Amino acid sequence: MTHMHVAGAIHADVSTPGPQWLERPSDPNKLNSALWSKTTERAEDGVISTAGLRVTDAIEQFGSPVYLMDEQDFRHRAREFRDAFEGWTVYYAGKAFLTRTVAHWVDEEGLSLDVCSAGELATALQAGFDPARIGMHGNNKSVDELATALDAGVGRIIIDSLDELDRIIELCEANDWHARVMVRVTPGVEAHTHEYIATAHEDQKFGFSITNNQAMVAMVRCHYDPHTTLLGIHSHIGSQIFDTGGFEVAARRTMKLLSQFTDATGTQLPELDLGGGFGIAYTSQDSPSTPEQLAGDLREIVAHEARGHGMIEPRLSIEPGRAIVGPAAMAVYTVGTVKPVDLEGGAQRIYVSVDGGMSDNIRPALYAAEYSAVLANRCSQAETVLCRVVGKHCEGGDILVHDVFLPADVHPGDLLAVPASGAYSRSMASNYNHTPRPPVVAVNDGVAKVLLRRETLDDLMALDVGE
Ligand SMILES: Cc1ncc(COP(=O)(O)O)c(C=O)c1O
Ligand SMILES: N[C@@H](CCCC[NH3+])C(=O)O
Repeated sequence: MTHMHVAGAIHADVSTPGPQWLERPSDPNKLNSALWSKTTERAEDGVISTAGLRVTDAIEQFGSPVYLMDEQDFRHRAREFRDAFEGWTVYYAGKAFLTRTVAHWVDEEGLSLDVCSAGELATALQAGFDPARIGMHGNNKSVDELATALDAGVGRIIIDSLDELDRIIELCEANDWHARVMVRVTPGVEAHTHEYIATAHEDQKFGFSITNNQAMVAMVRCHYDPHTTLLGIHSHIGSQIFDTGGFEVAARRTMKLLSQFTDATGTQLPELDLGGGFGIAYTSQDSPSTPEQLAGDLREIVAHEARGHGMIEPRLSIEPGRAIVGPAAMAVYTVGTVKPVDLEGGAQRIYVSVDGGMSDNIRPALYAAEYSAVLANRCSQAETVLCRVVGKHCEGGDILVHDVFLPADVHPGDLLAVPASGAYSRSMASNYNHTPRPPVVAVNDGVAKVLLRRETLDDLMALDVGE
């Protein structure tokens, strides 16, 4: 393949073929609407904007890199879940991304909130989120975390071990508290996602196994203990899942467990939580279901199982995180270097280094997650070349986008935007290489509001209290 020689940066006349699914875009300036927030568009002068804020202005005002979050997009997706799952309770999974402002959006759109740490709980409580609509997760909640949750009166604690149950009972006894609990079970599903984010097979850390009877043991203890009210059971099969078959198996096994519990105790538990995990589009190869499709499928499965077991349908809940916040934000980076590297067979790979990387998005390094990127500050009529977008960290695996076609004239100073960066990017960000984490700026109708400010070197040095 040949392409233009440009500005001394790229001298490749052969680029690597890339993965099979990756198509050379017929027009690299056109945004694939499936990947971007609803108000993201490219102006005639080539600059991309979200909710009216141009990325060039955003970088000038807030620095680079920056996450830009489309508030209306977030709210719209939250409402879509709420409406599609009417009659169910939708818990927004705060681990995907949570700030006090986000907690307000969740509240205003009528969703409940799933938190899984003291930090997420504090954020929700400081935002004034109704504790009764908070569910507390975690496979190793500390005594302090449990005490804070119980004292605040959270609506439910999702129990993950008998040790945790012991701690809850002790705390309730000592403080005259009462705990509303669910038992997290492992339905033994092999979800089709990366091994690290699949959570329903037997050999992993979350939940009580159904097959070895641990789930039933925990449920019976919670049911009969005077300090706890057992609301039902919880199952989360994993994250970034497209195939509803996994949820179907989970629903079948959890409904069977509920029915067995009724046989054993004479009580039908009122609730079943099927967790989150609904996949989103990061690249053109992903085609997620809509909330309506998911709701339709899940309703049908649960109704079918209830009929089969002669049960009343339990109250249902879900916990989407990524599917609400993921598509709402893009990450914007500045290109620092462009470098062709020769590969075997005469091919070349173009390495485009940006001013962020694995510290603001660990997902490619951790899960081999695929992303895409576009030139964000201008249009280009140059031919496209296959590039790899890499970060600035001292790590060979510091890759943000493994394979993407970018215009061959991409050069230092250009801006690249990475869509679908709202979930698990900032929330999993680190200070690796003493890198301050970028800010998250919400945009609504042209008005920008900083949700999380940029960290500074002073923030980092403040932690270093030694000599
Ligand atoms: C218990 C639980 N609920 C909900 C979620 C949210 O998942 P997702 O963001 O994929 O919807 C997770 C994360 O995987 C989880 O562990
Ligand atoms: N952090 C994961 C999702 C799992 C998180 C919750 N169990 C990701 O980025 O895909």
